[in-house]
This record gives sequence, structure tokens and C-alpha cells, in this order.
Amino acid sequence: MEALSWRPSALRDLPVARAGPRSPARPLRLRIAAAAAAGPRAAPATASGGPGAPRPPPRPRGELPLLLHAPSMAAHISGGGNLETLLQQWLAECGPVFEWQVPGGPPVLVLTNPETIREVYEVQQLHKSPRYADLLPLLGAKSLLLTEGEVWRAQRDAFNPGFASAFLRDAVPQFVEAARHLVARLDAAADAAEAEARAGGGSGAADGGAASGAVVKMHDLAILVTLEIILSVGFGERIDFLDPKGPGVQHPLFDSFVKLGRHVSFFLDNPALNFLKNAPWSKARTAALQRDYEAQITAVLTRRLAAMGIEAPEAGGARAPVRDAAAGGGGGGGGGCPVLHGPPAAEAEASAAAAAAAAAGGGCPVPHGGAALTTSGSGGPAAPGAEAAPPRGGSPWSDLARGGSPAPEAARAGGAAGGGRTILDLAVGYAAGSGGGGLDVDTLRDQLMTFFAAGHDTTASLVAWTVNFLCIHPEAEARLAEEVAAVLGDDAAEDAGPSWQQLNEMRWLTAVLKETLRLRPPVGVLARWAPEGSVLECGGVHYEASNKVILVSPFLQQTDPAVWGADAHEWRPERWLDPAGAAEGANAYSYMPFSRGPRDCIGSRFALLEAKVILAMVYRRFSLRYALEGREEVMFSVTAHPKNGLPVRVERRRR
Ligand code: HEM
Repeated sequence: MEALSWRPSALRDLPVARAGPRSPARPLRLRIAAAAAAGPRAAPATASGGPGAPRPPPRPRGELPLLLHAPSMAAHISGGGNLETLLQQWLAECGPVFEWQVPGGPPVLVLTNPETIREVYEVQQLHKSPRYADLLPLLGAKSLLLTEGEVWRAQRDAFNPGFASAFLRDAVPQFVEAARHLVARLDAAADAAEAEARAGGGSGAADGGAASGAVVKMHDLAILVTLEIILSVGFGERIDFLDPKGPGVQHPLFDSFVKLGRHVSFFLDNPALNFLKNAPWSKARTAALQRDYEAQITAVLTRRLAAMGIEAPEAGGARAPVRDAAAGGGGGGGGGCPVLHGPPAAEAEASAAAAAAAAAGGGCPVPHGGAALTTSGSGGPAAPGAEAAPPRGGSPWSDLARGGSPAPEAARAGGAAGGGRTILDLAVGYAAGSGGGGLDVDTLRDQLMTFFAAGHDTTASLVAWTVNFLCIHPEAEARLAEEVAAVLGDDAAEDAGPSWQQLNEMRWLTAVLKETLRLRPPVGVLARWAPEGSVLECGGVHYEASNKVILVSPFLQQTDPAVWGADAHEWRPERWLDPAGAAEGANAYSYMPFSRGPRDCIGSRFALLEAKVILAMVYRRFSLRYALEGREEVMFSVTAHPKNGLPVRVERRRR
């Protein structure tokens, strides 16, 4: 079976095709501690230009005229390395600030000091790198991942309630339902393994038992179950992707997504051919694949809006041509609202009242017949009772994983969910209740595309790598199985699935997930853009940062032996249970799998809940063993995928 992978690699920030102008952000002036700045090749402060004059940061050796660092990157990657291991090598060579460059792109300035990174993410809040625009066909120009400024703020406010604990707690049964489909697939594999054993076979076969059905690719199954969950909880679309008799990966929605993803990623993965993406035939192909995918997505959106009583746009209707986010995709203006226009002033109050009613009892907050969807873009207060108070800051671990009560801001996010409402319903309700700018149909569709893409690949990676580490550490797997049995009880007959409260009690599972996210952060690098006039002040030396990509690697941050100790590269969940351990004392920016600051991952609570439900239900019943010789390798794409799809042999757990 081919491993499922659509492999876009934009976030790796390999060569940046084009560094277009960004909307202005304040020039950066960063300071990092003098001691930390003294890397092996950091130039002395008195070198050319005198103290205080900006100079170029150190660059790794191996740079060639015109080709710059492209040959050394290619050599490293063809030798089995990846961007993260290369960054590690360059860090050792150059010190905590360095830059690299490939032809056709601006310099990429790599930061590793946690306080400097905080400055970028929280204080200066630099905008995202223009390279993210390469993801436009997959995410849409109005994607929450791509927009900036007021437009982003309004979108985030509208969608935050659907990712708050108050809503997710009531959505647990939907997570459980999808996880049951996964359990059914594993049950079938366990049956095959038992039949194989009865017939005198075993896992000695070269394929590890795949032909008999006793082996499943865990990463592929994780993709399917996470797809099912985001579609159900996010948009009320119930598709059992794991039904062995159903279309599975051939489902037109997933199929069209994979085809578009592969096309987009071809150019991202082949920097030397990147320019070809603008060739007429290539653009035509992108447009055709995008049309197919958007038609599928629009159908889901249309169905949900109809269920909410909102007149939906025609599928594929007045879609504005995809714009370059850097050139205005984040501007919010322009094109594309086919149905839901701004509200007549007289209707605004009625909309707010309807939203309040909807928040209390479900149902459509917007009057029939194409009334407005509005957001808090103008800063107006939310209507009483409307979905409001987005969860800003706080830790996704604190309320979900540690068993505390929901963050206060989340508790204000519209109270209980359930009643069949979805993330989309809450966003529409919030927008309608808060007055201000419009949440148009394009915006909704682009969020659906964004949550579809960002909402499954990342969590599937987390689930798969967790299974991988548990295969390598059977004692940790046994401890997890014991914890799950202790919390859920030992009665196999009626498996209702874990409750929110029970999941909160699973401290070992929480530690296991934290540790997997530390060693295998699904999103390996993040990129921002330093505008004209930016200077990086580092231990008394000023480095030129204007018009450069600012790259941060969660992987580098999370494996720094100075922070995490000599065992930084070992998978050891115990470190998260030691109140005096390094994990507890670490700077927030030394652990950032979901990023940090206002643009951290909106789906972090969702992802953790999802992973916990899946793993608790799986390890309650089964023991999983890696089916191949050796260990699974990492294949870097947007996320860190297991190269072989993580084939595992499934054994039923004896109780
Ligand atoms: C283990 C799972 C996940 C990981 C590790 C993860 C990681 C991240 C990271 C690192 C970012 C910041 C990207 C950047 O600044 O360049 C991010 C942003 C984002 N994530 Fe996730 N994510 C996960 C799951 C999810 C899920 C389940 C969803 C939605 C259902 C989601 C939706 C988003 C969105 C929309 C953003 C952009 C937020 C904004 O800019 O305001 N993610 N994620």
C-alpha cells in the first residue's frame, strides 16, 4: 500500500521564489544575550563598519558563487539528511544567529535564542513569510493561516469559539465515533493476525504480514480518522473514511485534495524547477485541480449552510481568482462574496438578537434569504449571549491535559456546545452577533480548506509518531495500557469511549504526547518576514535583517541540550512528570510545537483531544508492533511523516 502523502513542503522555507512587499510592520530591533551570541563564527563587534553598524550575519561554509547554499543543501539531503539536521549542523558551525540563501530567494536568517524568538512572535509580531503564499491554492487567499492585521484578527475572533474547551468538551462523542471506525479496522487486523498464528504463520514473512491483513499502516489510518473528525466536528459532514467497503482515500473530496497537493508540492519540492509553476500549462493545471477541489469543498459548505437555514452560494460560483496574499489576499477587500452581503443597518440588531438566540439554543442565527454574516472587524462589542471572547493565550495543556477547568476566556466562549452545532456554526453565530465587517462566503470556504488541510495532516503525524515511539519503548506502551485500563475500567463489553474528564486524568498519555511533539514536531520550521529597516542587535553587534526571512525551527528549540539536558534527543516522557525537571523550567520558546504568541495554532486543543481519544481507544484494546526491520525514518514535508507509513502488526490485548 502506498503511504498517503501529498507532500507540500512550503513551510520548510527552502528557496523563496519571490519576496514580494508585505504590508508594513514595525522594523525589528532584537537583542539577545551576549553570552548566547558568542557563536564560533560570530564576528567581533569592532569589525567592518564599526560598532553598531549593521553587518551581514555569519553564513555557513560551502557557499558557491551564484549557486549560494543550494549545492550544500542538495548534498546534505541526498545523503539522507533533512533541513532540520542541516540546520543543526549550521548552528554548531555558526552560532545562534546565521543565515543561508539559495538562488532566487532572499537570505534566510535563522534564530535560536528563545528570547529573541519571543520578540519576533509576541512583541514585534512580524508578518508571515511571503513563501506561505505558495500554499494559496490549497488554503485559499482568505485563509486564517495567511491573512494579516485586522482581517486576520476578525477571522480569528470568529473561529476561536469553535476551538475552545467549552465547545470541544461537548464534541467528545463525535471524536469517539470516528475513533471507533479506526478500532474496527484494527480489530480486523487483529483477527487476521490470530488466523495467521492458528495457521502456523507469523510475522516472519518479508512483508511482516501485510498480505494477510495482519499489518496496517498506522499513519494512513491516522490520516483517515483525523479527516473524519475535522469534517464532522468542523462542518457537520459525516464520512466514514475507514469503512473498508467505502471509497476511503478514493473519496472525491480527499482525492481532489491529494491531487492538488501533489501538484503544488512538486514545485515546492524541486526548487530548481520552481519557476515552472508560472508556466501557462502549469497554471492551467493548478486552476483545474483547484476547481475540482473547491467544488468538493463548496459542496460541504453549502450543505452545512443549508442545514443552518442560510441560502448557500452556487458551487464554484463567484470565486474570486486566487490572489497573491502578499499583494492583497489578506486585505479582505475585493472579490468574491456571491451571496452574503453586508447587512442593511436596520437588520444588524435583529441579526445580533438572532445570534444570541442561536447561542442559547442552536439553530440559524441569520435570517433566511441571504442576510449578512458579520464579524467583529470594527471592534464593536459582541451581542449579549453571542459566541464571544476568543481564547487568547493560555496553554492548551492546562485545561485539556492537566485536568484543570477550562480557561476562563474559553468558558466565556458561548457556553456549552453540542446540540449538533459545529465550528462553522459557532463562527457564523459569533460573526452575526458581533457587528462589523463581513464574514463572506469566500472566507468561510477558505477556512474550510484551511482546517481540512491543517486539521488532519499534523495530528495524523502526531498519532503516528506516538505509535512509533511506543513500539520502540514497549514498557511505555504497557504503562499507557495500564493507565487507560485504570481510568476507563476494565470492562471490554461496552466501550463508550473516554469522557473529557477521563482524558484529563491520563497523565502518562499527556506526557507521551508532549514528548512526541518535542522530538517530532509535526511543523518543523516557521517563517516570518523582516521588513525594510530591520536590524538584529546581538551581543553588541548589529546584523542587517532587512527584507529577510526569519526562520525558527521548533525542532532546534526543543532538542537544545543546553535546555533539555544530555538526553535531549531521547524520547523520555518521564521528563514531563518531574516537577524539578528541565521540562518544567524551560523557557516557553524552548518548546513551541504549536508556535507561540497571538498566531499560535488555533487547533492545539482540538489536536490534543483528538490524539488522546484515538490513542486511549487504541491502546485499551491493542498492542502494536512495528512490522519492518529497523526503525521508521522521517520524511519531511509540511509535516514530519513516517517514510514507510508506519506499518504495524496488531495484537489484541489480553485483559
Ligand atoms: C498536532 C497537531 C498540530 C500542530 C503540531 C500544529 C502546529 C501549528 C503551528 C506550528 C502553527 C503556526 C504556523 C505558523 O505560524 O507558521 C499552526 C497554525 C495553525 N493551525 Fe495548527 N497544528 C496542529 C493541528 C491543527 C488543527 C487540528 C487545526 C484545525 C482544525 C489547525 C489549524 C491551524 C490554523 C488555522 C493555524 C493558523 C492560525 C493563525 O495564524 O491564527 N492546526 N499550527
